[in-house]
Amino acid sequence: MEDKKANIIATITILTLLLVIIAARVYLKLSKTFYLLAGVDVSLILAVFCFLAIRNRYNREKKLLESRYISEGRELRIEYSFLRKVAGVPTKFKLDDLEEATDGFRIQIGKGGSGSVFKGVLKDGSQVAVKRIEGEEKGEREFRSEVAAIASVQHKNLVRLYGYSSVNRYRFLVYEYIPNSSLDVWIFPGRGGSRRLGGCLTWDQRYQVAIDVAKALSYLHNDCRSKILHLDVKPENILLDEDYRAVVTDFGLSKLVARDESRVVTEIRGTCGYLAPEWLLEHGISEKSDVYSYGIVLLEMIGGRRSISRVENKNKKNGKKKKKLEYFPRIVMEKMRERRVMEIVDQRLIEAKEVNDEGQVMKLVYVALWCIQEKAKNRPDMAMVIEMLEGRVHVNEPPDSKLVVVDLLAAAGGDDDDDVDVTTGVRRVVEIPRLHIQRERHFRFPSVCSSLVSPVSPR
Ligand SMILES: Nc1ncnc2c1ncn2[C@@H]1O[C@H](COP(=O)(O)OP(=O)(O)OP(=O)(O)O)[C@@H](O)[C@H]1O
Repeated sequence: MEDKKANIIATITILTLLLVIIAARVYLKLSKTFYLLAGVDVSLILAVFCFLAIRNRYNREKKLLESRYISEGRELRIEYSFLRKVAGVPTKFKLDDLEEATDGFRIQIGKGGSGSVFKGVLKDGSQVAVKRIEGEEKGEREFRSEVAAIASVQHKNLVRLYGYSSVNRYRFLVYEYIPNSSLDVWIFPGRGGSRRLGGCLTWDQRYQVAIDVAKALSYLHNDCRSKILHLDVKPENILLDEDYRAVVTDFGLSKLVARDESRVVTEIRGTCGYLAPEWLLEHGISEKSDVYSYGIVLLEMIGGRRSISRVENKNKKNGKKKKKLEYFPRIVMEKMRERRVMEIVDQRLIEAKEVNDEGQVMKLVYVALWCIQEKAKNRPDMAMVIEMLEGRVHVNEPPDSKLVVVDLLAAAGGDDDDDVDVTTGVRRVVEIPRLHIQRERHFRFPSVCSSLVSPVSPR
């Protein structure tokens, strides 16, 4: 606009000058010198005029290019954020966005070892669970491993990480919201607590959850660019969606391992009751350590009880009550030896007459016992577990097994009753100073037909 004005002014000025010169020539009869000076003036004015014209043209083209870049940049940005969403690449959120989404961190939906989890809604309407990681050094480590592990994974049975935020000492992880809480409130009686959530999963739902979790772990172990060891498989870290299908979460303790690395040595991490014996007995851990924890979770789903629990015993002689630890896998083995498999099953399911297929119960128990074999190499991998659960291969009876009880309750804080979470009987540990290992006597199934250590045989 300003350029146009300048052009008009320049044109008017030149015309006026010309008119003035001609008028002067006619009326004042001026000399040749005057014409010479006037000519120079006009040339100068013409030069200015040309300069203005060229500058105008240059500005116009510059503006055109700029606006093209802006619109192309906007398109690129839209495309980029679309691709991020499609590819599941996590977004970096601002703290303000998260405060707004969670209404100032108002609705707490969970609390774990590394922080609290809040419900929220993003601007685009998607429901999210925002985990606020608390604690300095440990929190940072868990934050990094969680983002690194989960950012690259895409599986319907693994929780999706929408984004994260790291501002000063505040660290947040933003997940898709999974509405039916975690598996523990659906298999252990009285776990819903003040949240009044949970109930009793049916047998079929439990069996489906077993398959879902096996698929999630098999994907982590076999189908990602690096092998991902979860290292904290337990009911609290298995969420249930609106159809009670399992979604594995909490990668805070996970470890990325190169494909060609069969074992890794790392500090003890995990949760009491779910730790595989090789954490202490062998050199390093592997994906088979997840298989072990998975086996324990299977037994807990079958029995509707924790693998380690405290029971009160009355002394027959003096009538005094005494608390003692009960190890459910040992009870399961004894029941299997006596061929009383249905006595292992959650009594609520038996009372509701929900379990009719004893063969299926037997299969699930066998798979669980294969998974908790003392020696990691004797356990099946997760891909094989899926084959067994989906009935594509026959499951052999597990062989003789030394049952290694890693007495982590004692290790984590002594035998002091006050020091243990009596509702769960378990405690999360990341670093354990000393460990008590107790080897159970050999357990022998009634009809071990083969010395071959293999969980399956061709159908
Ligand atoms: N995406 C989610 N959707 C709904 N609820 C969730 C979600 N993530 C976590 N929760 C709830 O919060 C609880 C704690 O979450 P999480 O286990 O991830 O925390 P944590 O601090 O890492 O715990 P842990 O002690 O197992 O490490 C879960 O048991 C669950 O009830």
